[in-house]
Amino acid sequence: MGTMGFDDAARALVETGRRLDFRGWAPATGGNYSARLDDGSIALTVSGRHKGRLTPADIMRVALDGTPLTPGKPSAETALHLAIYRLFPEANGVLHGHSPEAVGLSRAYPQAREWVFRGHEMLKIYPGIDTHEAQARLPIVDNSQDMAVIEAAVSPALLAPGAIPAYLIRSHGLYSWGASVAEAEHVLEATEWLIAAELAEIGFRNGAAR
Ligand SMILES: CSCCC(=O)C(=O)COP(=O)(O)O
Ligand SMILES: [Zn+2]
Repeated sequence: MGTMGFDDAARALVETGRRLDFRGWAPATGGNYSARLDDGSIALTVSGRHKGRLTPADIMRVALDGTPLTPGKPSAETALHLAIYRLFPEANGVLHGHSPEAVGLSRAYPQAREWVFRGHEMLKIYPGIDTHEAQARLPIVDNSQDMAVIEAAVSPALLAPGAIPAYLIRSHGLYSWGASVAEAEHVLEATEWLIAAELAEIGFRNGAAR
C-alpha cells in the first residue's frame, strides 16, 4: 500500500494495463494510468500507447506541477491525474478507462450530473461504506479537450460528501483512484460492475432482455 519506487510502479502500471485491456476497458490507445512515487513525483503512461501492450519504457516521470522529469510525451490527460493527487493526498494511484458501459450510461442520460448507486453489496468497496444500506454518488462531467475545464467542473463534486473515489467524463470514460494502484483498480472494477448491473436492471425493467 502507498507510494512506490519507479521500477515497481512501472511494473504495476504495465500489468494493470494488461488486465484492463482484457476487460475491454483500454480499446485502441484509450485510457491512462499513474502512480505516486516515493519522492513525490508521478509515474505516468506516455501518450498514445496501447495500454494493454505497455512495457516499462512506456512509463515516464512527471513532477506534481506537470514538468516532465524523464523523456517522453506525457498522457494528454496528465492534468486530470495531477488534480487528483493534489486534491487527495492519500491517493497514490489513478486509473482511467474507456469502457462502453460507462460511456453508454453517460450518453443515455445527457443531463445527469451524477449517478447514485443504492443498495448494492458492492458499495462496500468504497472507503467509509460498510453496508449495502448506503448510497454512493458517481459525479458525471461533460467532456472537453481542455483539461482545466474538466478539472474545474468536477472538483467541487469530488469534494462533496458521499462522493466515491471515481468520476465519469461523458462520452469519454471513467476515472478512479486509491491509496495504491491496486486499490484504484478495485474501485475501477467495482464502479464498472455497478454501472453494468444498473444498465442490466434498466434493460430488464424496460423489457429489452425478455
Ligand atoms: C483514442 S483515445 C483518446 C485520448 C484519450 O482519451 C485517452 O485516454 C488516451 O490518451 P493518452 O494521451 O493518455 O494516450
Ligand atoms: Zn481518455
